[in-house]
Amino acid sequence: MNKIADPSNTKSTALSFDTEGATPMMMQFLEIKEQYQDCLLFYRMGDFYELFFDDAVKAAEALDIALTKRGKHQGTEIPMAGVPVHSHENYLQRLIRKGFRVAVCEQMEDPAEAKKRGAKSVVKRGVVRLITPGTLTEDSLLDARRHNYLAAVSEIRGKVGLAWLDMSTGDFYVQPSDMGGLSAALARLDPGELLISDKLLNRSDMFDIYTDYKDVITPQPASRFDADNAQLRLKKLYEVAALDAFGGFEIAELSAAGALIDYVDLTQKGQMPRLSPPQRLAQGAAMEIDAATRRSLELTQTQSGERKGSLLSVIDRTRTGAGARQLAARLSAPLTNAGDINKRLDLVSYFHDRDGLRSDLRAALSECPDIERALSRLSIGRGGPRDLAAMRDGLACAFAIGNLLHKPDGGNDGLTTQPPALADHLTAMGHHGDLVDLLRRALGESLPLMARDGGFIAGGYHPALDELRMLSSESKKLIANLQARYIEQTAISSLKVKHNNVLGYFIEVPAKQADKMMDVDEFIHRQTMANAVRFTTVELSELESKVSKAGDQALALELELFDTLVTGVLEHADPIARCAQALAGLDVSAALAELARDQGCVRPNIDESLAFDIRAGRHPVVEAALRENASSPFVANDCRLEDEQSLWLITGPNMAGKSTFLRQNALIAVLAQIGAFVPAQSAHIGVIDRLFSRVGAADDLARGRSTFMVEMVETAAILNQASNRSLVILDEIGRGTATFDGLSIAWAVVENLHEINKCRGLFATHYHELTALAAKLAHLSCHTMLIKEWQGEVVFLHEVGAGSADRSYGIHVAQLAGLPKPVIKRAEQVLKTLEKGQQGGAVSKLADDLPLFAAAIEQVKQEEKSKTPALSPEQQALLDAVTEIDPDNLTPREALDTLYRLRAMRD
Ligand SMILES: Nc1ncnc2c1ncn2[C@@H]1O[C@H](COP(=O)(O)OP(=O)(O)OP(=O)(O)O)[C@@H](O)[C@H]1O
Repeated sequence: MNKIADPSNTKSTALSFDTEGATPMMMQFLEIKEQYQDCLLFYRMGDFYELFFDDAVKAAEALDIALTKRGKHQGTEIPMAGVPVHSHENYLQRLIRKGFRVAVCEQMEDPAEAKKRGAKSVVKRGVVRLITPGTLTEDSLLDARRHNYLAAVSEIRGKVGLAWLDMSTGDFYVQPSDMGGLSAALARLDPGELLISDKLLNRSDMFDIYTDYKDVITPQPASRFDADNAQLRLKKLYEVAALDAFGGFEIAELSAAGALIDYVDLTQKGQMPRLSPPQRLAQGAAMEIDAATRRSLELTQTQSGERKGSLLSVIDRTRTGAGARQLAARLSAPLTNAGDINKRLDLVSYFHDRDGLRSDLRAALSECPDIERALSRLSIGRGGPRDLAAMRDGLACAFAIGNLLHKPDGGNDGLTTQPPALADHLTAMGHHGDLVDLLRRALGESLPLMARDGGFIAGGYHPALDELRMLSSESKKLIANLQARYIEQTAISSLKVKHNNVLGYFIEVPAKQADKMMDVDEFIHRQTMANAVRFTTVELSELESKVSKAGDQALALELELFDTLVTGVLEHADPIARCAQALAGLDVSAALAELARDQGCVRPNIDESLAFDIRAGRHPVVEAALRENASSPFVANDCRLEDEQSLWLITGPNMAGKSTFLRQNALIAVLAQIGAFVPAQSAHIGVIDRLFSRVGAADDLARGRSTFMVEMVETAAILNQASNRSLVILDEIGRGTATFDGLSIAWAVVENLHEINKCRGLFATHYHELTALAAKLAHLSCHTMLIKEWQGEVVFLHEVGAGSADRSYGIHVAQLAGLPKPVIKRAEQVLKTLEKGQQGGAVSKLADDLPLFAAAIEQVKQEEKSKTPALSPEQQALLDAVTEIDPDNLTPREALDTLYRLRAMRD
């Protein structure tokens, strides 16, 4: 956990550093550092950001850069590390990834200004920005395909409010919540940084919720969550007299939103980025999926935290960063309103049925830069000419896409009107032709990253700039001409007019020839080097000053023009943001249509019923993996959770595909409710409000919980929260404890799901005894994974059939996995004894029987022996002859004869 001090709170307190004897510069450093103790202080010195003391040690280690020293403080050398300004973003990226926060301290005046105050004056410096994980805007610090949320949680009078924003795109949301739902909401957002008041953080009932986020929590003083202040801040930011226009927010939501704005203000030093007015996500608007379920379903990342191998990685066909971000956000929050889901599905269908249109659209989207992030950078004064170019190209793309989508299309679904979602997107894209024209005229060909590097305004855009540039280039030409004239004049053919940053323009001649010029008044000596001597002339100096004056003026004018262009863009910030959102929405819909075409997915039928009827469903990730490895094809399976069979009890051997089947149905539900086509032959789903999946578990060391405890905590959450609209997926509940305890718990859980929760559910188990429940529970039906036994081998068919399995074939799987043969043998014996019944007795008998494990080893040896190949008749005769010998009753002569006889038999 990190803490960012509020400079305004600490200014008056005494310095915690001992500053006695510090140089003026070190004094300044220590004073600034005092205010940002929890950040690494990037202290600007010319072309470098320097770090001192502990900051230097930490940064040198984290970045693997040299740790040097700079002067002494109170008799001890000061550790120092530095990074060049021009490449500091690379270093920042690595530091932020490693969990550091950075305060960027700039020189606030020209060093020449400082000198005017006295030779020993220190250049004024100030922190211009705090870089924290949740407040990034630079492309180099962000993942283009992921949102980076800064979130805040507040609790007022028992009500919980959650607010989150993405500074790099301007998205801003609030949501009412409660302690139960908070964990699921945070799991959905997966925030890059989470703000919580000190008070709330110390509450013991919050401990469990925050454990997963402890690395990203930034505690804040409770005063930042003051609801009255929050209202004032919001009103000021959006320049409104009342917040009603944004919808009715609860006080806890307002407080969380206010804390966010305050924090952005603090970290950006008053430079507020463009933030859309906060939108409210109503409670229940998104399918609730808790953290454990998200982990087990691997929606956006695998259990090991990687994108590859997740559902998102398999379904993502988007062409733009904004599209990828929107798809990930949709996948994290499937909808629960059938109307909204169908609206999205209509658009996917529309593109699905129009191959030509879809392919043209996707080709156009590929050209579309990330205008959302460019806009955000421009709004916070961190944009450059390339962000203006992104705006020009992105808006031009939007125009081309608008034309494409307005054209009559070749769809075969008989639709004469466009689906409403398409019409919405087209409206939101708006018309930005004038801005595009302006930017086309204004921007030149090659653009620097930073405006201060100049040279980005196109020729012909501004006459005064053209004039200054001409002046500068003409003077440069005149300077070039001077070289020829001076060569002629001095007869030194190797004379050159050169330029460097210290001397500016100068004349350089080899040292041997310099004497010729020393006596000529026109040439003024500047510098003597080992091999060369440098001169200047009045004419050269005059021309140089013209060049530099014109250059300075041109740059100043360019910067002015840049600001005007940025202002012009920001005047349209909201429509541009809407346009960017619409482009992202089109990208997602076309990408899902592409996926459906690729993978043979169908449009699900979504309504308000309690249906769950999947025909020939497939697991998208396992199917993709099987395809990639060119192994056997995926076997599709039906799943019908309705009426007399809303709860399925699934038994079957290990490795038969139970977990795959369970997960695939959960994933199909998620895909359907984000408005995607699903991998099945048909699917009818009545909207699911909450999805629970407990498939496998590991222990949770952070919370001090054993595997079984984790399993029980998660099961408790399901039984306490699942409604008749929920879908519950449970795999092998109770396996982490003694057999009878496990069986009893599993038994009672099935009864609870059936009688109390009344949800749709899939329950996989190896406790075959549970199948007896089917006779008692009206809506429970038994299903099993089919296998074939063939020549003593088990063949997994991966097919789900009616009925129940009589055994688990666990030992068979253990054998496949390579357990030592004696262990397999012994396990078979144990299994036989247990299967004879009276298990309690059998188990205690086993304990007395332990030496028998040695017998199992002997038995395996014997079997190995008996497997030795049969002897040939000759070998057998030889063996028999040897066996017949009775050495004690042989005379030496007979013994020798026997030896000769045996030898002869061998020949
Ligand atoms: N429908 C299917 N079609 C083809 N292959 C499948 C199918 N389902 C599962 N498999 C393959 O079988 C493997 C094992 O599946 P899974 O983990 O679902 O088995 P399980 O019954 O849950 O096993 P256990 O009880 O040991 O946990 C998968 O990794 C996959 O390769």
